[in-house]
Order: sequence, then C-alpha cells, then structure tokens
Amino acid sequence: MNQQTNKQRFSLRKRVSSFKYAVDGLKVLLAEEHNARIHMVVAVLVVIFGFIMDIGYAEWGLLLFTIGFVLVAEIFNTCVEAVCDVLCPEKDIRIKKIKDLAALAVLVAAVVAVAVGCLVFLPRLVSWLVC
Ligand SMILES: Nc1ncnc2c1ncn2[C@@H]1O[C@H](COP(=O)(O)OP(=O)(O)OP(=O)(O)O)[C@@H](O)[C@H]1O
Repeated sequence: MNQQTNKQRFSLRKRVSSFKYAVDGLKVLLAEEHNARIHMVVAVLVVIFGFIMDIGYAEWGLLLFTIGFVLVAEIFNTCVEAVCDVLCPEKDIRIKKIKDLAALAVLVAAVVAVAVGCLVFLPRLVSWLVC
C-alpha cells in the first residue's frame, strides 16, 4: 500500500502562487467573457450607488453577497464551458444540456441580484423622488 500522504510543509511561496493563479483566472475571465465584464461594471455601479444612497450595514452585506454570488456563478459557467470545449469540441446534445444548465445558473443568480437591487434601492429612490 502506498504510504505517501498529501501532507506538505506549509509554504508561503506556494500560497502566494495560488493567489497569482487566481489573478491569472481573473485576467482570462475579463479578457474572454463579455458577460463577466458587464457583471463587473454593474457591480461597480451598484457599489457607487450604495455609497450615494448611504445604505446600511445589512444592505451592504446583502448587496456584496449577491454581487459575489453572480460573479461566482459566471466563473463556474466559464469553467463548465471550457471543460466541455476540451472534452467535446464537436456538437453534442449532452454538451448542449450541460452548457445550457450552466447558463441557467448565471441567469438565476442575475435575476436574484436584480430582485435584491430593487429591494435595497427602490424604497430609497421612491422616498427620494417623493420628498
Ligand atoms: N459542443 C456543443 N454542442 C451542442 N451545443 C453547444 C455546444 N457548444 C455550445 N452549444 C450551445 O451554444 C450555447 C452557447 O455556448 P458557448 O460555448 O458559445 O457559450 P457562450 O456563448 O460563451 O455562452 P455564455 O454567454 O453563457 O458565456 C450553449 O448554451 C449551447 O446551447
């Protein structure tokens, strides 16, 4: 039996490398995924809007969580597409099903984000317009 274990000494250099790989992933995402760029721009606008509207801590928590939720969904969608393209570059009904489901995950996240945005900002906008 192979007694080799996965225990490795803690290495700060390796931890920094992991961070660099994540930054490489961010570069790929921004360079290749137009939807991700749109999500990033919307996220920045929402944050600016949050400051302008002076929202509370709980609302900040909800908004930031939702922004992360959408971005993570987009990132995993991109991963799924990339894996599919490697495994099966030809047209295949099974690949269509997988990619469509991954795209649906992003859509669900985006719809939830719009709903959260409305819950946070609409009451403030309405009272701001009324006053
Ligand atoms: N190999 C394939 N076989 C069958 N259908 C495919 C295949 N590749 C893509 N499709 C179909 O085309 C759609 C778009 O796939 P594509 O890989 O081009 O993603 P995309 O345009 O980058 O999508 P997104 O906007 O979600 O990033 C898929 O949801 C699927 O319906």
